[in-house]
Amino acid sequence: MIFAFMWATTQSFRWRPIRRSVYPENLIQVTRDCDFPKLDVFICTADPYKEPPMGVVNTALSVMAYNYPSDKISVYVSDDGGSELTLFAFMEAAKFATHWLPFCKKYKIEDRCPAAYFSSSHCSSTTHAEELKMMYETMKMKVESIIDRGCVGDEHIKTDKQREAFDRWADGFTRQNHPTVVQVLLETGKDKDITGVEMPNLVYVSRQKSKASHHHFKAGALNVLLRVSAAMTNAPLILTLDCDMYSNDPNTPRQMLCFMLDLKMSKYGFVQFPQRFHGINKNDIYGGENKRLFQINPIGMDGLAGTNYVGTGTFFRRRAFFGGPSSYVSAEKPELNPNHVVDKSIQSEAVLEMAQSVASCEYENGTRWGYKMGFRYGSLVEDYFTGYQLNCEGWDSVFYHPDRAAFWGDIPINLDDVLSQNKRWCVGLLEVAFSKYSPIIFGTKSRGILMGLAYSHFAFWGIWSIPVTIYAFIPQLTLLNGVSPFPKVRTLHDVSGSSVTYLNLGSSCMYSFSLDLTSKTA
Ligand SMILES: O=c1ccn([C@@H]2O[C@H](COP(=O)(O)OP(=O)(O)O[C@H]3O[C@H](CO)[C@@H](O)[C@H](O)[C@H]3O)[C@@H](O)[C@H]2O)c(=O)[nH]1
Ligand SMILES: [Mn+2]
Repeated sequence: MIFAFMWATTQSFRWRPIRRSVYPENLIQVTRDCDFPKLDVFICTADPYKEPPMGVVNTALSVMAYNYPSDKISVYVSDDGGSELTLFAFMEAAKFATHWLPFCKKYKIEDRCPAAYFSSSHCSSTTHAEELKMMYETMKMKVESIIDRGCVGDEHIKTDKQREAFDRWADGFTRQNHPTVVQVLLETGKDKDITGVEMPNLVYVSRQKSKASHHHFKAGALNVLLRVSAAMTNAPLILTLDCDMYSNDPNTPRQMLCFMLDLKMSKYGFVQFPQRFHGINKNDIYGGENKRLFQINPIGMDGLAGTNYVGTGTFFRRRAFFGGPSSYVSAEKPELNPNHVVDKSIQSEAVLEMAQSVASCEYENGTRWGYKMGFRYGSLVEDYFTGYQLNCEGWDSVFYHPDRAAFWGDIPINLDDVLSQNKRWCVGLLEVAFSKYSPIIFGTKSRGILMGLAYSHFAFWGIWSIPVTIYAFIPQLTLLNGVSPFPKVRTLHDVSGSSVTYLNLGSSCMYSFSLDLTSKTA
């Protein structure tokens, strides 16, 4: 039964797979660089010890240096770890960025993540590059020494603004219980790089936490960033990135614009780039690359009504978080709506006050955030659930897989982490499978049978464990007990009947399952 169900749902991915190409050099025929839409980038981090701040800083620097007008980019960092160490790392990064951005642009560097560039074979050995490398290493040592110490010492606090920021980490400030911290580290229009060009906005946000209210994990953090960014810049396009990923191609936003600026594609809510990973262990023994999940199945869904959202490397239209293309859901405050134009400085009192208030833990009570608006609550896999809901509301989506990886990320490489990640995914997916939004009924009704089946394939992914466990133990048990694992063949009718079907479906499904495990060589 399970094999038959999984086999049937897989067929939807094979129905109409498509591969897309883009020609960013033709964008000039539609718009000029100075008219590009603004882009808000959301980077999530949750623990300074598991996700080292230097890694988060590298993620941010790689997107701040995008080949895109700097004054159109705003980077918002959500720190659910509520750590002064992460804030300190970003204060240092803001200074380094004023050297790094012009360097990348001058020499047309492709690896705009400093850690990746300095350790690569294309790292230049000119004096300028050596200077930058030295600057980066000094920053890294400084940040790492602070992390070893566990706090920011007085000798590192140079200005009143910094003093005011770090004073918030007073007694009683813990990760689970603290007030909102919103710190503007760079402001477009005020801060310039060393060649006099505008810097992007860079804002550190640690939302209020209290043991008394539910924080809804990453979905909660992203909804806070949706509101804080609406109060500050309200860009029509949003990129969500995990801190364990960095940009590998400065031209990614231009590739995305080829879809988002196409008037025929106004119903497209998001553009998903594949999750690709480096540092996978030899032979990828845990199937961590997840090629079928992140690269093969999405091209099948793209040919139907759109791919699923995988949590990172995704460009959204802000409008997609406010109801379907033809059923607008308005926010409770007009300033948070996607059409609101921000005409004040991001450091003005009114804007900062608004940002503080929308990041408080009580703010969402009685509102539609997480249910009808923004990233959706109710599943541990907020990415799958959010993308699915947007698709059901009528948004289509695009999967674009360029030759040069748009982003590189990390994936668990030891058994413990792999098991806990897979368990979290399975539970989150089954939460959707057995909810009133179950893709088999709700999804099919909203987006047709093929999309319903595709989403069901993911939602019911956890039930694989049943045949996999049986296949793992039955042969040994039958061998030890001296019985055959297969039904006895008595007549020709039996052979052509159920047992062959069972074996065929079983082997076909086990074959596709093993594809995941051998995806590196497949
Ligand atoms: O309370 C939380 C928990 C997590 N995160 C961030 O969420 C991201 C993803 O978490 P991670 O522990 O790396 O989960 P993974 O299993 O590696 O992530 C995959 O699965 C998640 C859940 O489906 C998606 O959100 C991710 O984008 C996707 O890469 C990280 O940047 C975290 O910092 C928060 O901001 N707040
Ligand atoms: Mn991750």
